[in-house]
Parts: sequence; C-alpha cells; structure tokens
Amino acid sequence: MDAFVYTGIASRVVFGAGSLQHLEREIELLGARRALVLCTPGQRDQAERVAAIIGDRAAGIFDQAVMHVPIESAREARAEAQRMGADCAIAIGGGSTTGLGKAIALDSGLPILAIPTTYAGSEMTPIYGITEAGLKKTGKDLRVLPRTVIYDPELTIGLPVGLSITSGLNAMAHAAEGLYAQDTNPIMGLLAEEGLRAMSRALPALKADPADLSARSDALYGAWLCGTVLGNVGMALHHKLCHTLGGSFNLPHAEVHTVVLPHAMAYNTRAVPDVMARIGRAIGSPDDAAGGLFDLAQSQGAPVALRDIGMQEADLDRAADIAVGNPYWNPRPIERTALRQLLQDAWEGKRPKG
Ligand SMILES: NC(=O)C1=CN([C@@H]2O[C@H](COP(=O)(O)OP(=O)(O)OC[C@H]3O[C@@H](n4cnc5c(N)ncnc54)[C@H](OP(=O)(O)O)[C@@H]3O)[C@@H](O)[C@H]2O)C=CC1
Ligand SMILES: O=C(O)/C=C\C(=O)CC(=O)O
Repeated sequence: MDAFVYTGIASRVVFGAGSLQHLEREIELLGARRALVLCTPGQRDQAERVAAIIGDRAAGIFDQAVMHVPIESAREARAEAQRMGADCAIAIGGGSTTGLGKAIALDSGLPILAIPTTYAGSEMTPIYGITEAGLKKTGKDLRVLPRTVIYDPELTIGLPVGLSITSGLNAMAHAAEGLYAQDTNPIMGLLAEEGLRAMSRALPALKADPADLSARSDALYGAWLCGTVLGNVGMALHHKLCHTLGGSFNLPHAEVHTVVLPHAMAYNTRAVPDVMARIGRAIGSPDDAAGGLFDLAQSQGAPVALRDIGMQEADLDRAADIAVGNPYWNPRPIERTALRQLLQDAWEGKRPKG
C-alpha cells in the first residue's frame, strides 16, 4: 500500500427514518438555546415543521435561501440571526440552504445543524461558496462544517424523482473523482465505493417507487458517504467542468453533473484504469464505468445532453477556454483539443466508452 495522510473531520450524524424527532435533543447537545431555521421559499412548510418541533427554541425562520448563495442573502440571513439572538442555525433543504448556513457560520462561527433533503452532500464538507457581483468564490474553512447532520429519509419522499436522480448522480460524481484524487487515501476509497454502490442501487428503486423508504434510505446513506469524500479529498476535471458550466453559463447544478460525469470518466479512463474498474464494479458495469454511468442516467430518464439543459453549441469553445485556464489537478493532463471534443460529445449526448 502507498503511504498516505488521513485527517478525520468530525461531525455528528443522526441517521434513520423518523430521526427528525431527535432534533430538540440535538440542539441541546450543541449547547444552543435559540435556533434560526433556514430554508428556500419552496421548503417553508418543512421549516415550519422544524420550528414547531423545537417550540420555544425557534428564534424564527429565514426562507430566502437561493442557489449559489448570493452575498445579499447571506448578509440578510446573518443580520436576521443577530437580530433574533440566535445561537445556532438549522438548515433544512438542499445544498443551497446548507450553503446559506455555511455563509452565516463563516462570518459568525454560529454552529449549524443540517437536515439535508437532496443528495448534494454539502452538509459533510467544510467547503463554502458565496456569489458576489456574478462571481462565485469557493473556499474551505472548518468553521462552516455543520456540527450535526440529521439524515431523515422520510423528509426526502417528496423530492421529485427527476431531481432525485440528478442529485444522486451529483453525489456519485464526488465519490468517482475522490477515488482518483491526488490526495486520496484507502479510507476515502472505501467510502467512495460504498457510496457508489448504495446510490446506484437506490436510484432505479426510488424511480420505480418514490415513496420506497428503503430506497430513500440507501440514497441518503450514499449521499452521506459521497459527501464525506468530497469534504476530505480534492476534486478534478469533472468538478472543474461542472463549476465552469454552472458558473459561467448558468446551467442547473445537478443536471450538469449528470451529463458531464460519464464523459469526464471516459477522458480519464486510460490514465487510471484500475480506478475505473473499481467504479465500474461498484455500479454494476465492471468493464465500462463511463458507459455504465451514462446508461444509469439515461435509463432513469435523466438528461444526458448539454443541449437539453440549456447549453448553446456556440458557447462550447468559450467553455473549453475557461476550463483549461487555471485547471484543477487531474490524472490525465488537460488538453484543450480533447476537452473541446468531450464538451461536443456531452452537448450531443453521445454515449461515451471508457
Ligand atoms: N459546498 C459544498 O460542499 C457543496 C455545495 N453544493 C452547492 O449546493 C447547490 C446545489 O444543491 P442542490 O441540493 O442540488 O440544490 P438546491 O438546494 O437548490 O435544491 C434543488 C431543488 O431541490 C428542491 N428540494 C429540496 N428539498 C426538497 C424536498 N424535500 N421536496 C421537494 N423539493 C425539494 C428545491 O426546491 P425549492 O427551490 O422549492 O426548495 C430545489 O428546486 C449548488 O449551489 C452547489 O454549488 C453542492 C454540493 C456540495
Ligand atoms: O460550488 C460549491 O458551492 C462547492 C462545491 C460544489 O458545489 C461541489 C459540486 O460541484 O457538487
């Protein structure tokens, strides 16, 4: 075995159907008295349920979480937390709401309790993102890592199937890239493989029956493991491409991950064949990880072409230029011609072969 460094990042996880009932106990264990509940406008009902459960400990609800955390909403939420005398924040929702909690914590050190209802995985990472004047800045700071995470699969039953599939593939992207990260280690390798296995068996099952609690539990378990990998090791070409396409062309986050992932895997296959074999085995496509990921997305009705999620063909050259500038480390060197072809294939929705 090669030498490696492993740094454990600590957070407390309460997992299982119905675990929202432990919320008050968890707030108490944080040593907090008044919690500001965060959500998007669309998840206001869930936030009200949370506030009802904690009763007097609820300082209020801030329901203005927005994708990619615009600085204005972060400032407003910070001011609201201060005005209400909150000594912790509860983020219930997807990565956008968790991201808002992180923006508050970055500034104030307020402890965050996250209750994820998508599979994006932000709750397990010390990574934050804030958008100012149209530019998203990301960074890492342990202050933003949620102290406690409650994973309650019952809360994800209402997550629309289409979004469940693309969000699940967003999670799988973290695990796939974590397996060949420059700073990967055997512990993250175990989590990544198990996360890929859990998610690839969950997605067809929850597509068949969105209320299947066992499938929803598998998906949330997979999201936890994949998110942990994202929080512990560096990401590569795939995440760089997704951040380029999401940030500069305003494409939807989980869908971009879904479309690009098979192509990024195909790009890297010859550089890391053993890793691709591990990914392939974990998703039940032992000889072709890239093709297997494409088939998984397509068979569950997810988008497989950038042209179907709002990308203009005329913008592919600019996207390639942005992605080759300041690239993340990648196991195969980033070559512009090959990357431009990758983008063309992803735009057309071609099935890649690893
Ligand atoms: N820092 C990190 O480590 C990470 C950050 N991220 C960031 O998180 C964001 C993406 O997260 P993601 O979760 O995909 O996006 P969102 O949090 O924006 O959620 C996506 C959609 O899911 C819907 N939704 C969430 N929960 C439910 C539910 N229980 N029932 C029905 N609908 C629901 C939301 O609807 P509605 O709008 O109505 O609430 C929204 O339309 C991006 O900004 C990304 O950059 C992602 C991964 C890791
Ligand atoms: O951009 C961020 O907020 C930080 C990381 C991610 O979004 C990870 C991802 O691309 O899913």
